[in-house]
Amino acid sequence: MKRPSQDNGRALTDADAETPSAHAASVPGGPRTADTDGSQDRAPVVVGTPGSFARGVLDERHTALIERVRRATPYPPAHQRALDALLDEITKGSIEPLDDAEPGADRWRDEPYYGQRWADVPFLWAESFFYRKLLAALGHFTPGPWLGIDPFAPFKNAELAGSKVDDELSALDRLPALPPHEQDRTLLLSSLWGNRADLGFQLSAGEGGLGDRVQGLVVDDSDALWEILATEKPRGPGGPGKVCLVADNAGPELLPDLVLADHLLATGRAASVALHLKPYPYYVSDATTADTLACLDRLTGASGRAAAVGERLRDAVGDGRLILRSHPFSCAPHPYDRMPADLREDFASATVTVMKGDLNYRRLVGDRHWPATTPFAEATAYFPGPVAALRTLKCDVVTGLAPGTLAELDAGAESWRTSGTHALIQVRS
Ligand SMILES: O=P(O)(O)OC[C@@]1(O)O[C@H](CO)[C@@H](O)[C@@H]1O
Repeated sequence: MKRPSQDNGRALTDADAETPSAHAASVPGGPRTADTDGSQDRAPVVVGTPGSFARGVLDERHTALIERVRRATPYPPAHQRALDALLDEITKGSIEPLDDAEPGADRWRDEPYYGQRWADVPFLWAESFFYRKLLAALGHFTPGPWLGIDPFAPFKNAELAGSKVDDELSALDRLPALPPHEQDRTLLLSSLWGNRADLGFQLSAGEGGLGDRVQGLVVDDSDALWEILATEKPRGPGGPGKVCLVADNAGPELLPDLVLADHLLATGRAASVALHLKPYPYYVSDATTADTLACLDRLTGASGRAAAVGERLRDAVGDGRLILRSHPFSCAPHPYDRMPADLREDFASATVTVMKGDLNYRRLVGDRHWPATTPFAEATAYFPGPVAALRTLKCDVVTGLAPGTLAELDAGAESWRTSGTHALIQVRS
């Protein structure tokens, strides 16, 4: 079922999704904390260098995505022409601003990259603006019949409806048979590997049962994460606090994220979970409120324990323990070190902020070519409050590897950074 992009029940307009605060604190060319110490030399910002992963995304994935979107939904001629124009722009042209008539175009007016080649500007910015232009081409923010229609809904709906999801959800029935610490580990790893677009609930007792999912971990700070969340640890006056969970993809990744959120609430690790979603469709699979509601429907429509979890999550939304957020900065073309004050405050007041997925990792560490052994704490020193990253590696950017681990990875398959075969759980307390 397609739900228009919505936030609290009303269709989002671009004005909602790109309030000045979303960009005011992220004015390009503005003060970059990370650059003032000369880190540009030590950790250059990722751009579309020939032969790089980023260049492959810009030249191949984006062009292929336009054709996938075109085939998935019967768009009218005007939208088809707009897609043709976007395809020309990203393959032959330079970066053009949004049309003046596009809702919210004024908030992109002062960006500094127009007239440049897509491959020459920060990769994070180029990708982000590509998705914004794709939505513009399809009238996502334009009042009319296509307002709020998610161009990626066909892909997301198909993933969620699949019988593989039924099999994975039924595996939840075996969770109570595991000892508590194994339940913790299984659900954390399921959320982690869900970023590789499989739910990972296939449970089995004991460490060895998780097979390559454990072997693929290049950093595992999970003990530190559970320590931050420990219920027996003396807490502040109010006991357990708020956990911010910054979601990534819908469907097969969001389901285990929601099950983990339920687990944190049910085991007293969190009094509330603030689930950060995207205010509009982004990066194909990124989760919106509509996708979250579809996942809750999928859970409650399943059998056994999955249905019970779904009902508990619905209740948690209703009584304010599961808080859905869709901050405009979640779709901003900048790293988190430019987040606006209200978002900074939300993270600062959390027991821990859990960042899911590759894109959030890139934004967290500034989308830079850090030396891979750079401490995660150094690359995230600006971040307010404790932060954890649960991410499968899908691009060149990585920090916090032990020298021995890096040597071993570099001695193996060249694609370890981008193939999704490896993952990390990193914590900065
Ligand atoms: O955040 P996710 O979903 O884990 O991964 C998103 C991502 O890997 O896909 C893009 C390439 O298609 C990358 O630029 C981006 O980081």
